[in-house]
Amino acid sequence: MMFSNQQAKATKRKHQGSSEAPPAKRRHETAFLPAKKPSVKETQRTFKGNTQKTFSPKKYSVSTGGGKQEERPCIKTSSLFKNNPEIPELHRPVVKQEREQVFTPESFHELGLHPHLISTITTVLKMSSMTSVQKQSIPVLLEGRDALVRSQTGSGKTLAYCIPVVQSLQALKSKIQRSDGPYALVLVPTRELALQSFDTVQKLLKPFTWIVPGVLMGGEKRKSEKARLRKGINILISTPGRLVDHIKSTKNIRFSRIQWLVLDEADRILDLGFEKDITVILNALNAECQKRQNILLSATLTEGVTRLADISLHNPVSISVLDKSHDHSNTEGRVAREVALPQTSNERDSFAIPESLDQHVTLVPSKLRLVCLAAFVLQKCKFEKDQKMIIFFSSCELVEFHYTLFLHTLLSSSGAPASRQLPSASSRLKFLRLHGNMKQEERTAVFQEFSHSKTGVLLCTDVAARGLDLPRVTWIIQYSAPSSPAEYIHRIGRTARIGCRGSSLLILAPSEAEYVNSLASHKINVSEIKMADILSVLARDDGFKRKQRGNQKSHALGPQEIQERATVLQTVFEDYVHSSKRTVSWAKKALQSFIRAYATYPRELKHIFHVRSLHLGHVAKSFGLRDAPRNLCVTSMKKRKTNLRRPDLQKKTQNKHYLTEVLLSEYSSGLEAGARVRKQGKQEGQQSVPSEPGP
Ligand SMILES: Nc1ncnc2c1ncn2[C@@H]1O[C@H](COP(=O)(O)OP(=O)(O)OP(=O)(O)O)[C@@H](O)[C@H]1O
Repeated sequence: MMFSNQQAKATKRKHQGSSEAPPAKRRHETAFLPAKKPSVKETQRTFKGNTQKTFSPKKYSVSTGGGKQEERPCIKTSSLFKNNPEIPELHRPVVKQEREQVFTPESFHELGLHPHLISTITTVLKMSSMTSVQKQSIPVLLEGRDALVRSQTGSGKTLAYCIPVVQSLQALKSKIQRSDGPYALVLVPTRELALQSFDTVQKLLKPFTWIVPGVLMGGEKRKSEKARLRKGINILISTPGRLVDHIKSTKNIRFSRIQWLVLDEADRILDLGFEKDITVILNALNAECQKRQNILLSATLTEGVTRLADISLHNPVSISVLDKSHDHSNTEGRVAREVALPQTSNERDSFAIPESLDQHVTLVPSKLRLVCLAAFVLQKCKFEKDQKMIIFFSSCELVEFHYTLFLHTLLSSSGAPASRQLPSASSRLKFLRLHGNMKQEERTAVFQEFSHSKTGVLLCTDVAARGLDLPRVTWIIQYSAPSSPAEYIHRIGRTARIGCRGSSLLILAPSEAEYVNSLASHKINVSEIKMADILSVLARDDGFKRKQRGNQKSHALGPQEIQERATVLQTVFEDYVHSSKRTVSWAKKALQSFIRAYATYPRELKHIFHVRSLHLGHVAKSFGLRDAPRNLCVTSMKKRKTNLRRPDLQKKTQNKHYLTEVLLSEYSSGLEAGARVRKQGKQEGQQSVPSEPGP
């Protein structure tokens, strides 16, 4: 849909009869989708207030790091603090969150494992007692049963399946030969997770050198993966797409000896539309081997997994740490019934969250989102010690935009590639980014760097939401709200792992406040941090101070001064964005990407996240744009020929098509990624972001 002048005029006409008619100046800032008559609430929200005032162009100075005064060009900066929608009182329902105990007092010695395996667990992995999920799952799996395993994020599910797999394979009477090919197949949704699981398996196999692990994850040349397959991999870890590619093209892959099939993050594997790939893989396995053990695991086993369980598990045990009534002595009949029957939606959709995780929400008007995010990053990572933060965005383009913007404005000259920085820019800050449009080598390097780093800010898409075990992460920021409670759980689950403390912050617009109730209905409790408290960090940094003229007395550090400092920060962003035509157009494309992603929230959340509720002019400010762009194309994807891999999804809406494309590009096997990215680049042209970290 284009925001044509005609539509803008029509919208204007609609409002001329209203006492809150938008001023002529803001004609192009009207709400999206003007076809629908705005409700009173929307009208107020979108058009509240009078003319969006601007500071009259004037020169002002900011102090530089060295105490020098630097004159900034005269630029009109719209008022950040005027004409914003009111921030509603959050009457959040307090719900009793589900809790799981992380550790048990029992040690691994009680499992009857091979002594070398126990000594590897205790000396190499340095673990002594079992976690709850390990205590419940390992004995069941060692008995030879299939299992559906659910326990909270960071509770040790990886070892819960790796230990039984290694124990059983090392004990096989006829010793495993490398050339035998795979005995165990582990499927995970992302390449980083594949690498991480491979690492764990490799460590456990230290004493059993004759068992060879291997990973297939795309990004590597298919030829060299083929060569490794030919030599033999006994425990094979792969993303589904990549494995399907090898099944179709490689003669060297045999499944006749497969004894274990593990689907980690099982619900995600389905979400991503990998169902067809899973069917291909299951058919290939079934054609060559009849008897094997199957395990599905996730912190959030949602409805879809019941379907997957039906086709992949045989008479499984359902293990949920949450479920206090779990009984190992389940009769086969009862267990089968537990898994096959859908649970009540309440049970199914209530997830345990680590007790050591403090969850917060803040309501921020669109205009102030960017400064608020930056202030929070500065507060934690500049003024506090040893903070490690992950910020989630809804698209690769948004990650690139914010990464580049922060790199050029918030870093000190030692680390920053450009000179237009904040006067108080900090060399203590380190920004990294991770998303599906990056080359695999870079993705792996970033993953490793952030993993080993004590501090830093990782900007990423949901490619990092699942399963990744990044040590010592202290804060999770959700700058784009997740599209499901399960995604919320997985994102925040990157912190507070295995009993450590962690915090999360969800940033919502005032119009999105109801999302807090939606979370509460899944027994997710968040407490509010006021936006003013986040912005108040600016008081600690005189780099944001406006120069006082003449005899003007300096303000006490009250709300007025904070607002001025926030405006200085916003102006730094706007200066950078408006430094060239290219940067302006780059910011517009990022805005467009935001709107597109916003349009893809599922139906059940549309009443909260609807493009109609967005104020284009205000949202534009959060991209450093001084004015709302005209003729913004938000649904061009409707006209695009979609190139979906899933015929079943083609019947669904165009927005879902776009979402699926985004997701597939995030999680693809890697073989087609280059082609897809190139193709998208061609089709979208304007959507591509500068490959250099700055225009
Ligand atoms: N028994 C244990 N004692 C101490 N640390 C453990 C134990 N088991 C696992 N860990 C550690 O806990 C961390 C989290 O484990 P893991 O990644 O398997 O969690 P998870 O349940 O799979 O999480 P997610 O749901 O996010 O995928 C890892 O660093 C792992 O090494």
